[in-house]
Amino acid sequence: MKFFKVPEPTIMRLSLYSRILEQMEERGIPIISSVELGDAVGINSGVVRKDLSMFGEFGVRGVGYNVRELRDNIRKLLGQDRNWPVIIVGAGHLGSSLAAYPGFTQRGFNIEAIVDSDPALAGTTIQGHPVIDWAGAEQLIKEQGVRMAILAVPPDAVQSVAQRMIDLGIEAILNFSPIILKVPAAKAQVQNVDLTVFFDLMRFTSNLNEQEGLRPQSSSLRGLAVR
Ligand SMILES: NC(=O)c1ccc[n+]([C@@H]2O[C@H](COP(=O)([O-])OP(=O)(O)OC[C@H]3O[C@@H](n4cnc5c(N)ncnc54)[C@H](O)[C@@H]3O)[C@@H](O)[C@H]2O)c1
Repeated sequence: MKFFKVPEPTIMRLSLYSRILEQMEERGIPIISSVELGDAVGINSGVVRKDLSMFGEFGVRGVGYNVRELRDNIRKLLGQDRNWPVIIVGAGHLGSSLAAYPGFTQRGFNIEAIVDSDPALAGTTIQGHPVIDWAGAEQLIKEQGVRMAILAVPPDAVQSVAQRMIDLGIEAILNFSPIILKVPAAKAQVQNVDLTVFFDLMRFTSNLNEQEGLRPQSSSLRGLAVR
């Protein structure tokens, strides 16, 4: 299928386009050009056109893209037109904060529950989300058809937790622990999130600019634009 060949940076930019298009729609803007969309995201209009051309003939040359139509198409491509059940593992500092964030639900990711091995936590709720034990997790994953998990457990537990989740049928893992998980790609996809990497990136750039007497530059999207 064509979608298997879509590069990751393109998919990440589609997510950004969808947000911009939502904002445009809220402001009642019916048409947007690739230049305007590129400017809003901070990338070249050529990249926008190339990204969108991978999925069909959106837009009219010299006119632009119909905001609602493009937003609907991107929503379908990204699966944003339906809700995805998600389970969090680890009801500690990070897991609790993530569970409390309403933005996930707004974007169609429903936090069904938080799994924690601490018996003192199981049976409690965090912002209305139940904290459950592993037996409860097994049942919930099967009953709700959960395919995505967020791991917010200590580094020494994360590899075995990931394996346990995969054994229960989880296909996609968002890993917050500072460990690069070893998971067969055929079993599950893994995305690692480590904020210190971004701090290092900023520190490196500031360091370099200081040495070269340059002013700090900032563009969180530069990486996406050049990859
Ligand atoms: N990616 C980032 O930028 C970032 C930022 C902060 C923390 N972290 C990482 O997130 C993880 C969690 O950090 P925290 O501060 O919330 O830790 P924490 O100690 O507050 O919480 C960890 C929770 O995991 C639970 N747990 C441990 N083993 C478990 C298992 N086998 N099954 C189920 N639950 C289990 C514990 O009972 C605890 O409630 C750590 O790996 C930390 O390094 C990453």
